[in-house]
Amino acid sequence: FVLHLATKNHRSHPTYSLPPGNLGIPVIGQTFSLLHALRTNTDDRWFRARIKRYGPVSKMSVLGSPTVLLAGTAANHFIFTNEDLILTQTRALRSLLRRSILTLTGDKLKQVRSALQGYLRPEMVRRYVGKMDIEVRRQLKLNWVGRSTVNVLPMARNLTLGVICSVVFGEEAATIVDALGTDFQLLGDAILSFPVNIPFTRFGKGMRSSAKIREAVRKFAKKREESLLEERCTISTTDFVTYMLILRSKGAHSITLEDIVDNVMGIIIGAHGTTSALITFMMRHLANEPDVLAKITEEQDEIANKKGTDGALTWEHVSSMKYTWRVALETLRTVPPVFGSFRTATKDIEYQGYHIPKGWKVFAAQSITHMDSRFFTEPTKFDPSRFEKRSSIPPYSFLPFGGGPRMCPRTEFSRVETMVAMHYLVTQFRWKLCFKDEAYKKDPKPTPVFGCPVELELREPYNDL
Ligand code: HEM
Repeated sequence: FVLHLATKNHRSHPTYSLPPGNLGIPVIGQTFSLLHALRTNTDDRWFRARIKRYGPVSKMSVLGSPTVLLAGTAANHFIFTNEDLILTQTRALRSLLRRSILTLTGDKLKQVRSALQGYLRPEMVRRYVGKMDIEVRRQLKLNWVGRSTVNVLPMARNLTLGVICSVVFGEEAATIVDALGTDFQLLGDAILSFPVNIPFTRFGKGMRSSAKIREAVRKFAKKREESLLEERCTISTTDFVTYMLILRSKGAHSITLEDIVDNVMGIIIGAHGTTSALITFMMRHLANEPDVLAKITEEQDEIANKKGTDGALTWEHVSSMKYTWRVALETLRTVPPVFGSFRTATKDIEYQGYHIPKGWKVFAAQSITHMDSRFFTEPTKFDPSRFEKRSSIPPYSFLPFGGGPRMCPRTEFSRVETMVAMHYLVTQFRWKLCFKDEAYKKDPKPTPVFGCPVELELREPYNDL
């Protein structure tokens, strides 16, 4: 019956054939096999084996949906620019984040994206450098200084949650982060789970945390709305919630208070899991690559000397961190925080002579090209110099932030945040991995199995943070 449903559209289009491959056992299909590959970090091998067997276009069934796997630069271009393929999140994410930027489509999506683009536009991000500097130093003093071992991933998550919340909630951020830090983590963990709401399952815990976070954000948003009505907030109030409420009062969008709450959650989830994975894996690479660490230290020490111990980092300092950003890009190439994404065909589509029926999912395995020797010579080698000449990287072969109209709207924010964090980590500390070859899984973000513990030392001479 499931196969009948899955192929019925195809029958009315006899000119094209469905892609090769198989849909496996009804409903289950290749779900467990793919999840297992992700959780053992063997997904690259898993995808390559399929591509070798069926070619770059093949059909499978994942999370209950018939799905076409597309791989390669042409496929990336096709997926990210095709208006008939709409971004689709897992059922779990749709239940956890409801009507947020990650799940909206059409006019509502346009309104939220344009508000977010305005709120985090480059000149605003420049203004946030000082805020980020304060939050990064606060976090390092609180969780790093004075410890001989640190688990990098959870600490990087605290740090990036602190940074995004300081921007989204303004001065009330610290209270919210302290109260809800664990809940944001449980919510993030539930994104790739089976959406059956049973207590103590990943999804069940994620739903409970989602409700708790939503309640706290709703309270915050209502307070801001009341202040605005009483004219106690001005246009200069910089938290995201107030910004959205002010835009609405000016008629710039028609997003309800409840939608603002869901979007705040969506932005925080979009922001903190990705950037914390980048910071964690940069630290891991630096521990294994002494030459890269020496070069990055030279760059950052020079900036520290210019800045002096009391001053905060400025936009000009961040802009001069050229080598550090190349190390970040090479980290994003080798360990992309987002390995792929789902789209849904809103009508029958043809690609390279194959038929993709309306309603089917398309899986964009966009990061497969990152490890393809046709685009990156010696792809397993960690070599930041590849990014010295960005023009030498073929189009659609390097897509850590996605592409097209749904591309990550805040790459600049994550660049500045990562540069500020790396400045203080590199100038203040030295670290050694407790497990040199610690395995990691994709859950769905890359996650070292022990959280990347390191032995930490303060550098000499130590500058107070
Ligand atoms: C290293 C850091 C980051 C990486 C690698 C990353 C990567 C991505 C990718 C791959 C997408 C999806 C594109 C698609 O499937 O078409 C995305 C979407 C998104 N990202 Fe990021 N991101 C990062 C940081 C951030 C930050 C700091 C923010 C917010 C301040 C953010 C907010 C979002 C939002 C809201 C979306 C959804 C956009 C939409 O659906 O229209 N991301 N990101």
